[in-house]
Amino acid sequence: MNLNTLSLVNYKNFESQVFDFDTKINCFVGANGIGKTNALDAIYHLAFGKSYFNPIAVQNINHNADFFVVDGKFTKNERDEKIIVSLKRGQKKVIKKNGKAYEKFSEHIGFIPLVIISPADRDLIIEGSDTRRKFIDSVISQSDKSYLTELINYNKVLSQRNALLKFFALNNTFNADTLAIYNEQLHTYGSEIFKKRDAFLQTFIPIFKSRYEAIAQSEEAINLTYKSDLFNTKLIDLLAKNINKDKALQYTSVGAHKDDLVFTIDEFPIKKFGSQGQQKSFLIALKLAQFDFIKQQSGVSPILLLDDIFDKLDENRVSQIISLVDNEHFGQIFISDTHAERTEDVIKQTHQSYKIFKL
Ligand SMILES: Nc1ncnc2c1ncn2[C@@H]1O[C@H](COP(=O)(O)OP(=O)(O)OP(=O)(O)O)[C@@H](O)[C@H]1O
Repeated sequence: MNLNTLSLVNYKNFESQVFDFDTKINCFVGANGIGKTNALDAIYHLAFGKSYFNPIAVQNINHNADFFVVDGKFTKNERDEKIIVSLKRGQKKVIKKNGKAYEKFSEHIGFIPLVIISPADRDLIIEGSDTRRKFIDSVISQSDKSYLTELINYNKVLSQRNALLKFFALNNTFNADTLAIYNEQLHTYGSEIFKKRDAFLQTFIPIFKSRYEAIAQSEEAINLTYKSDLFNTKLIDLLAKNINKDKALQYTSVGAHKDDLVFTIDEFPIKKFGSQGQQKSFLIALKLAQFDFIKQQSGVSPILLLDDIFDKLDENRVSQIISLVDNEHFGQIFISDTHAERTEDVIKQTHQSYKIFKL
C-alpha cells in the first residue's frame, strides 16, 4: 500500500501543493502552525473521507476559498488507484475512486488501510467511553463490512426506542408491545456487535501488551479490559430488567452503546496514575496493535501516520519506536516533527529510503 502523489487545492492552509512521496519514509518538518499536521490529515481524508482532527467538514476548506480537493494516487497490490475527496461550501462531500463517486461513504472504509498516531489520541484516555467505542468500532469496521451495517442499524433502533420512551413520558402512557419490537431488534444487533467486539479484543489485547512491553522495555503492569453489560446477561433480559429505570430516564440505559475499554497501570486507572510518558507509550502501543491487527486481517500493510510523536518521549523510547518501525512489517510511513535535524538523525538510523519535506 503506497501513496505516490498527493495534490492539495485549498485544503486548510494549503492553496495549491503537490507532494511526490518516497515508498518508505516521508517527513514533514517545519515550525509550529506551518501545516505539517494538515498534510497528514489530508492523507487521513483519503482513507476515511473525513478529518481526524476537525469533524466540521467545511472548516477544512481554506478560509479564502469555497471548495477543497484532496487527490491521492496510490499503488495497492500492484494496481494504480486514484482517490479524490472534494467539498464545496453548501454542497455534499464527494469521494471518488478511479473517477467513480461512492453512493455510500461506508463502502470506501477499509479500501485504504491507515493508522494514525497523534497527540489527539489522548482523548482515548481522558474523554468519555464513546471515544473508546469509536476506536474499537473503527478498527473492526476496516476489516468487517457487515459490522458497520450492524452498528448503523443498532444506533437507528436505539434512537427510535429512546424517542418512544420520551413519547411515553410526555403522554403519560405505555405500550409494552411496541417496546418489545424495539427490544427484539436491539437484542439482535447488539448481541452481534458484542460478539464481534469480544472476539476482536481477545485477539487485540495480547498484541497490545506485547507492543507496550517492547516500547517501555519494562515489566510495567499495564492492562486493557473490555467492559460490557452483555458479558453475563442477554440484552433482551437486561432491557426487561431495566424498563422502570429507562422509563424514568427516558432513554435506554443498558446495551452495547454503554460498552467501554478500561485502561489501567498497576490496576489503577491510567488516566489518573500514568505519567505523561507512560500514557503516551500506552497510546502508541494501542495504535501499533491496531496496525498489526489490520495487517493480519487484510494482508496489506496500512499506511502509518506519525504526528509529532517524539515529543515527551525519552531517547530510549524514541529509538525503540524507530527500531520497531524499521523492519519489513511496516510499509509506508509519514512523520511530522518540528525539529528537522532530530528527525533526520533518527531516520538515518533506520537505513531506509526517505524524503524530507520542509514546509
Ligand atoms: N480552513 C483553514 N484555512 C486556512 N488555514 C487553516 C485552516 N484550518 C487550519 N488552518 C491553519 O493551519 C495551521 C495549523 O496547521 P497544522 O496543525 O498542520 O500545524 P503544524 O505544522 O502541525 O503545527 P504544530 O507543530 O504546532 O503541531 C494554523 O495556522 C491554522 O490557522
